[in-house]
Amino acid sequence: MAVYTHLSAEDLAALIAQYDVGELVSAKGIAEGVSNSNWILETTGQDGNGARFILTMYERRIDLAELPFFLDLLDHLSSHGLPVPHTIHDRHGASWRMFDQDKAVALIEYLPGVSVDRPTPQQAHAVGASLAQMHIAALEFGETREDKLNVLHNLTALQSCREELAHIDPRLPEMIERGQRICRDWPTSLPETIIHSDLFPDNVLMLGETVTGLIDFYFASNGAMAYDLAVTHAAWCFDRDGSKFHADVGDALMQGYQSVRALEPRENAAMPILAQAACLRFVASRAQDWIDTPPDAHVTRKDPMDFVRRWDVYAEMGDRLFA
Ligand SMILES: Nc1ncnc2c1ncn2[C@@H]1O[C@H](COP(=O)(O)OP(=O)(O)OP(=O)(O)O)[C@@H](O)[C@H]1O
Ligand SMILES: N[C@@H](CCO)C(=O)O
Repeated sequence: MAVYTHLSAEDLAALIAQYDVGELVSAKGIAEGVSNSNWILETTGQDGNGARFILTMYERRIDLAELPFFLDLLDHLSSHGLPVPHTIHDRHGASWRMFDQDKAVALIEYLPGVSVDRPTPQQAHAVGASLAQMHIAALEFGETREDKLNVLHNLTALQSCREELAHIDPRLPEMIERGQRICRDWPTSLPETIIHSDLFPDNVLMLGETVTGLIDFYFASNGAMAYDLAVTHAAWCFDRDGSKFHADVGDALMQGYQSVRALEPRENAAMPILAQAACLRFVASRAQDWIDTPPDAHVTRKDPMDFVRRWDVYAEMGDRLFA
């Protein structure tokens, strides 16, 4: 579920009246996503021909002081031709506003498309190309944000739940030692930009083989471009539970990326370790969420073992996968 706050028809109409988008026609809560509340809104539109928007209410995990960074990034990437939703500014020119004094909301362009469950090589190629285009466009973004989920943070997060890990799965505690090796071998001075850091299939909208939307930039930060590619590789090129690697999808993703931006030799060489660091990132956050979320909560817990299986593949075959 992903509507945590009830908004009445009157609340929504009053909110929409702050924007120059016509009058509210309908509002539907969106079930996908776990961090924020999202609604699809339909209005009469500025010209009376109807328009559609996403209304996001920021519920947790987002520090309000960082909201301008995320929303400015959407506008920057959109203005550079990327399929990224731009923000709709209110009548005072603001890209976000407070609702009921304690929740921030933003109105965002609605983009068409659906998230794919089992990507084809052609779709992975398109996503790789879009990621590289995003990296290049983000080089000119004037704002910065530190990567709070860096490799050391992720290792420390995993270590902090050391006692509970074996209760989730007997293999999980071994990942601490693996994580220590990743930290030790972490490559420094790779080319950086603003990276998405979470470009999973559910954060990409597609129509056929065309990318129509890159969404959910709320983990974006400064970081190594090749690390973002490694996260995307881990997210796109396996079955959901990590049990099967799809080499054709992986090759297509890498080719798609490099059709726009060639990796430097030092980035190529770093891919196996970066892919393992991506696995550490999601093993750690999923293990923490698993422990923090009661089994009877109305949220499906994501299994950290899905990324232990991926990690096994990268640890054993990394050099060959990215050759
Ligand atoms: N600009 C958009 N255009 C069309 N649909 C969108 C847009 N933004 C979000 N959505 C829809 O809303 C859903 C939830 O959005 P999003 O992933 O940003 O939510 P979230 O709660 O922040 O997610 P997460 O749990 O991944 O952090 C998406 O899966 C997509 O279906
Ligand atoms: N995409 C992440 C959730 C956001 O950190 C996961 O699947 O674990």
